[in-house]
Amino acid sequence: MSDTPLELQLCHDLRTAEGLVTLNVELRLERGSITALTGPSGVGKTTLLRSIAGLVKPQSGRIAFGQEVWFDSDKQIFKIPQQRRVGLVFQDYALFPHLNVRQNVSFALKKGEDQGRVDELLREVELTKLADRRPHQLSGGQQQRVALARALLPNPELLLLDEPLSALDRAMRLRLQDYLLEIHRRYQLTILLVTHDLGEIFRLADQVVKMDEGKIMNQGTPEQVYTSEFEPSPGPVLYGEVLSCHVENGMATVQALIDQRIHKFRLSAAEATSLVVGQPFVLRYSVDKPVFEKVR
Ligand SMILES: Nc1ncnc2c1ncn2[C@@H]1O[C@H](COP(=O)(O)OP(=O)(O)OP(=O)(O)O)[C@@H](O)[C@H]1O
Repeated sequence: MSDTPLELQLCHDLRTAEGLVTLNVELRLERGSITALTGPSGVGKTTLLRSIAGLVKPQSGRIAFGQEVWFDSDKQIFKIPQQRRVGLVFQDYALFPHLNVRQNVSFALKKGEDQGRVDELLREVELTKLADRRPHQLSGGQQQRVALARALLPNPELLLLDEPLSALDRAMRLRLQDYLLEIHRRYQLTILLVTHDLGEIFRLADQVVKMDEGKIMNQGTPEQVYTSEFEPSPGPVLYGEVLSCHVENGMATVQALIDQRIHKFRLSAAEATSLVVGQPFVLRYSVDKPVFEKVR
């Protein structure tokens, strides 16, 4: 397998409620990386994913993954979705309601193909015991794991995830993020993930791509894109989420998400004991010293 990345450049007119907006994007995803794609509603994120998967044919451009050219408007190349090594998971899971878990996962299996891969994937997402259930008998998180297993069945090298965790509660989102990281590691996948959740971006992504009106506005590591150079100023109570907390020699370095920005704090380890990664907190200022409190 080569290490060359996914490279794309495409143009496509979007017919939005506000009129014509041209999706005009140039993007490179390093092999094995996780990229978060974010931006306001209607700016073309889903259309970009669907173009990569082969569900939309852009008006012009080129998409290549390694040595394989999936789309080239000049050379009139357009590979259908089944010829691209892509798995796609939608926000609403898109499971077949009349099929059970096993049947949903094995849907794309060709006749005579080995069921062993289905068993492996069911084990991987811990659904073996629920294999006979229908989607309506599953929780949102379980349904999402079925959708993930189904997307992984054809052994994709690229996984496209369109807000896969947004409908889940916080605890389930954190668990599913761990699954994604494990699956990413085990199958050495390249992942492009649409998400609006900064905690998720920080936990999962190597790279963030911010889009607006069909264009890429900003791109870089989560730290480059979101880290504020300024401490939040003493003032009203602030709500935040702990992204990471490292304790060394009695001091804690905390990275926290406050007001859509990442901030770093140095606290004594004792002051940081109430802070848990993934959990929200309240930040107050007592005189001019920040005090963190757990949200109950
Ligand atoms: N194949 C298509 N051709 C032209 N326009 C499209 C196509 N698919 C979607 N659109 C329009 O393009 C706009 C952008 O849609 P898209 O779903 O890509 O945005 P998005 O950034 O994913 O939004 P959201 O976050 O709300 O899902 C919408 O107004 C939609 O109606």
